[in-house]
Amino acid sequence: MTILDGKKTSADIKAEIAEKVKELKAQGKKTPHLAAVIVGNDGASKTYVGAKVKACELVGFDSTLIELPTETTEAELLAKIEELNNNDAIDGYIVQLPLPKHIDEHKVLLAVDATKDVDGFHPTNVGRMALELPTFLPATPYGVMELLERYKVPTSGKNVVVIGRSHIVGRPMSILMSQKRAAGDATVTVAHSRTANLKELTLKADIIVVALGVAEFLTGDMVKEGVTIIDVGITRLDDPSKKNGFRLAGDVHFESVAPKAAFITPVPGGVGPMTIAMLLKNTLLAGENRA
Ligand SMILES: Nc1nc(=O)c2c([nH]1)NC[C@@H]1CN(c3ccc(C(=O)N[C@@H](CCC(=O)O)C(=O)O)cc3)C=[N+]21
Repeated sequence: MTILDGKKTSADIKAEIAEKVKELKAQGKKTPHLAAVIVGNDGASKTYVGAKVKACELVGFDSTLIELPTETTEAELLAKIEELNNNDAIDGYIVQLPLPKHIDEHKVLLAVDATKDVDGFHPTNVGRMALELPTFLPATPYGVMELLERYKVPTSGKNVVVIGRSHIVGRPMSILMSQKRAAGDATVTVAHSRTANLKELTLKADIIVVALGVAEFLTGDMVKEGVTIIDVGITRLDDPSKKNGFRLAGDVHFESVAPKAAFITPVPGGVGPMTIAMLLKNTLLAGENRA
């Protein structure tokens, strides 16, 4: 059993990016600049955005964190987005999701300039991804592809089951893995809450990507020997024995699944850190495209 070490792989990628930034600086060129907008004060969201800003500092990017109160109106957020679109210093930016319920997420994502959309969530970029045109790939699926590629996990002709059909993980994951590309060429099934007999599917799967947000959902009895497991879930479970009061759980019941797996991502230290590394990669690309 091989652990797909996202923490180490993301550190490798960040070192590669830091090297590129050094070259840019030596040539007197502009440093990539990422901005992140967060509305409200959800604890987990704040942790993730904080980690993104810290990663920028590590690789030598400029970064701007824009924190807006929960009561921010949709119009106010759209005005801030317009400002970022027009700000020449900003190469790319993200609007952290989820947004408060009174704000229309689709409207916000549509307002983001597609050339600065380093999350890859704008419909234009989703379309470009589906058509295999150059674009910003959404960071989490991109990170999974990169992890599979760097560990040389065989995907060509393999049966993949993606559990979850979200716009930011499950759906793009299924598109990318079915494409003719590195870590692609797979035969992909998308499973979801209406799927009949999920276990029948997962027992036949060579690779399972679990992205539904239910802690420890996938158990050992649902997988075959030699399976590859990608755990995208990350849930905070109350744990009074921990100093912060919670522990992180993935969508995979690691103890029962890992002994049967050929490759498996841990939580934490798997897909999460890869997401951040790929966001940086997209920001580097955004800077190159603008220069
Ligand atoms: N516009 C937008 N873009 C996103 O990319 C986005 C988002 N909204 N909303 C929330 C999700 C979630 N997400 C994570 C990023 C890093 C970790 C990460 O680094 N996790 C660490 C643990 C971090 C911890 O201690 O909680 C790990 O898995 O090892 C997790 C989750 C990005 N997201």
